[in-house]
Amino acid sequence: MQRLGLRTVVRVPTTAYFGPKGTFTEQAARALAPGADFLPMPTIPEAVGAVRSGLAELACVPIENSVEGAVSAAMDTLAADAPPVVALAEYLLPIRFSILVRPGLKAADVRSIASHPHALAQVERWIQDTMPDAARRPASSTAGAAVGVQSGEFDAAVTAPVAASHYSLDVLATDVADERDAITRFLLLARPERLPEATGADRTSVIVVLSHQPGELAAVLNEFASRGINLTRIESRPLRNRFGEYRFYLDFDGHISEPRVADALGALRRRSQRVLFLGSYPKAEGNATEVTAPHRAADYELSGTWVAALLRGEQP
Ligand SMILES: O=C(O)C(=O)C[C@]1(C(=O)O)C=C[C@@H](O)C=C1
Repeated sequence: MQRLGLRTVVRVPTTAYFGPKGTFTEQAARALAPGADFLPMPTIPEAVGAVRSGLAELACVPIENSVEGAVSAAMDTLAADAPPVVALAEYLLPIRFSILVRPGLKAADVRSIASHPHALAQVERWIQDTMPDAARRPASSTAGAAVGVQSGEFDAAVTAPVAASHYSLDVLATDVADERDAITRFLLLARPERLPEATGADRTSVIVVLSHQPGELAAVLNEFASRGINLTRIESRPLRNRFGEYRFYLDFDGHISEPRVADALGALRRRSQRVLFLGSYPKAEGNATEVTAPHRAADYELSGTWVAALLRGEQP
């Protein structure tokens, strides 16, 4: 908060998001950072880059979809050799699409249908049933496809429902989804100077590069298992410049301020010099993480006190 004479000015954070206007990501950004100033960016790396460069305080990007899996542009950007960013929050958005067309066009007239490749893949059955001969065209995002329809590049776009209010196009169909329960997960990113407080229902994300030694991945996974930590996601992506080498993305229950989590992260760091901390933040599902003996903070405190006493020459 900044005081200017008699007026009190509350600075709202600028939140970059994967745009243009009317993407699912904009919807997620508005839910994650209500009241922010929103800044649409044409690509996922540019949205994250806005935070890295200081142009924005926050950035919202999609990270995974229940049908199409990881959003590789986001995964690679998070791991890029660039100023680090961490997640402050996540959001789960149920995905149902609208089909927007140039005014007056009927399904039978559609020769080309465009969208983000993840979106096209989620409505392929519907396209087969409704306009099987339409050419499928990739676009930068769902709203990017709507812009392409407006400019005459494509006949139809697979979009988020909110896109209908941003572009002067006809709505040919709504509530379109081959998988009725599809969900996309989004992250709200910031520079690492702030860490959300533990809520008891948190997730931590890291990226780790492992050496090619037998059992190395199993040993890393065991660092979590032996501390009673539930892994919620593991993905690998190639290192881009070194064929046959991979980085692993791990999401797990817990917050870095909890001893068992800090202990597991320390063990990971002892195994690999290349561990990138991507944040500890509240889980979208909100379900509290159950921690049982001997992994509770109290168990660590007890064992720490015991060792300290032994070091003092006592036998407690
Ligand atoms: O293009 C958009 O509207 C996006 O926000 C991207 C994205 C994705 O990357 O998966 C988000 C949700 C849908 O699954 C389809 C596309």
